[in-house]
Amino acid sequence: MRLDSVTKTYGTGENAVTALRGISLDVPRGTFTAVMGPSGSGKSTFLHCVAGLDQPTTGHVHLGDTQLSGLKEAALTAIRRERIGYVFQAYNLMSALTVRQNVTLVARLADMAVDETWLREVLTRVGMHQHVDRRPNQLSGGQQQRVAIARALVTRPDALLADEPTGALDTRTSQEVLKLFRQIVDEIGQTVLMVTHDPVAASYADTVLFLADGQLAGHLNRPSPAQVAERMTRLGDW
Ligand SMILES: Nc1ncnc2c1ncn2[C@@H]1O[C@H](COP(=O)(O)OP(=O)(O)OP(=O)(O)O)[C@@H](O)[C@H]1O
Repeated sequence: MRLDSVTKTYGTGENAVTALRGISLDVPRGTFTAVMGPSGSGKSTFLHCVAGLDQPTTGHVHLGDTQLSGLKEAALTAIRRERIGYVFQAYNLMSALTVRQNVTLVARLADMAVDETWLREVLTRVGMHQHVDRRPNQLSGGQQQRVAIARALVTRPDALLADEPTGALDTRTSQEVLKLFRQIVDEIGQTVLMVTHDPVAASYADTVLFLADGQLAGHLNRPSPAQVAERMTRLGDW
């Protein structure tokens, strides 16, 4: 995944708000990257541009060999379904569907045949293979997030994007989910990009990127939570 001089301005004239100011970045395949920054620093805008949910005002986002900027909405929708997995803070599972149906729906929407062996492997990897017939309201928050991770993985996406994936979980469950992200990076080479406010969560990543006022304000490689917290303090008001 690559960003070349990405800027994003919302609105025009007096009402214009510039959320990203020239972000250039390479996210190597098979790595785990955390994105941190104070409130309003541009994290969500960054994630939306990478996900093809929003287009940069100038600059380009590349997913593998595909340049997202300039693509028509239908092509972007196909990329979002087939090549990007998204994990949300609130899990966003369909309450009327079982675990199995939640996971396979995404593949069906992407017009992909559901390979039973891969489906079983994905559900086993996230530890939910024994709960395939349950519905979300029969699962804990941590279990629901595991299903959401399986759903994001089932299409074998180029990138798994996670927006505050541990924001709704207690400390112990958060750590289990973060270990799971670490495992899918280390064991199946999945590229993961995660926005978080939590220094402990960020410490599971290979690289922690810091955004401030829409610009990259440095990075840390395999930092401890204390090193992340110290950098956060230097960057200002969180
Ligand atoms: N749709 C929009 N229209 C106008 N301004 C927007 C829009 N979305 C975001 N912004 C502005 O862009 C800037 C960056 O917002 P963004 O949501 O990307 O930051 P963030 O780091 O994700 O913040 P938070 O941690 O509070 O979620 C902010 O000034 C915000 O007010």
